[in-house]
Amino acid sequence: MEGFVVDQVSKTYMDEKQRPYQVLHDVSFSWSAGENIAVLGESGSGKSTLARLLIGIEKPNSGTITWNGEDITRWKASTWREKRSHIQAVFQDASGTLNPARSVYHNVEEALRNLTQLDKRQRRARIDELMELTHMDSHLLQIPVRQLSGGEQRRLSLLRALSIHPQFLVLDEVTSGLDLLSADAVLQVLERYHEEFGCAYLLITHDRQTAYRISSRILELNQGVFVREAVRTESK
Ligand SMILES: Nc1ncnc2c1ncn2[C@@H]1O[C@H](COP(=O)(O)OP(=O)(O)OP(=O)(O)O)[C@@H](O)[C@H]1O
Repeated sequence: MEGFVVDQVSKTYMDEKQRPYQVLHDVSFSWSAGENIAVLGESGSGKSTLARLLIGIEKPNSGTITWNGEDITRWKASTWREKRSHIQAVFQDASGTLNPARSVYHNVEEALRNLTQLDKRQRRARIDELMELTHMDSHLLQIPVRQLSGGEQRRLSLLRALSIHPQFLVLDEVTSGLDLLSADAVLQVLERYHEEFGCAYLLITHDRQTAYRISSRILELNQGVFVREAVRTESK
């Protein structure tokens, strides 16, 4: 199958007293190319942990995760670097993925230089288009990332991930904390990129409305266990 298959995955952390604390319990699901799915759940239900497992930042204690049939838990850092043009993620806290001292333009262009074949002019055009689509003012391009607001940084890291045209994009609470207009602009860009480039999203959210707007399948996580799967049947 083209895409992810998560099979019986469990994840345990140690708490501050070094006692094991199981966050995910035998989680199984698939996520195919071109498919948008959402993971809904209360705070602390294990959503971000799941996101980190999917992009290889962490490894499960048991179970398997495959992508196009390959066991991703065995990929080395160099393999992950190669796959970054296909698999991207945007986290709620964007600060870890952006270089705060460099300009907005530099941050996005660097990703395009490393992960695409675009020439300088094409990179500029792609960045300009995404700035407009995500309602980011073009004067922001020249300022250092550390001067952006939290919401702007979040939109910037989304813009950077989308600019690569990844096949799979994990989105961890990308609209939370944004005002309604900005959140709507972000969702519109996601819809457009899905239609135009077939990007598949795994949207992590606690907001049911956002989940239903973007995704055809909704998986509900409760204390680390998938409790329900809903399929959206109505047309958009
Ligand atoms: N590295 C870690 N070490 C120890 N405990 C952790 C670690 N990461 C997460 N946890 C704990 O695992 C649980 C699940 O966290 P996770 O961030 O996956 O939940 P979430 O559903 O994404 O929550 P939120 O919606 O609040 O972001 C929480 O109780 C959290 O404190």
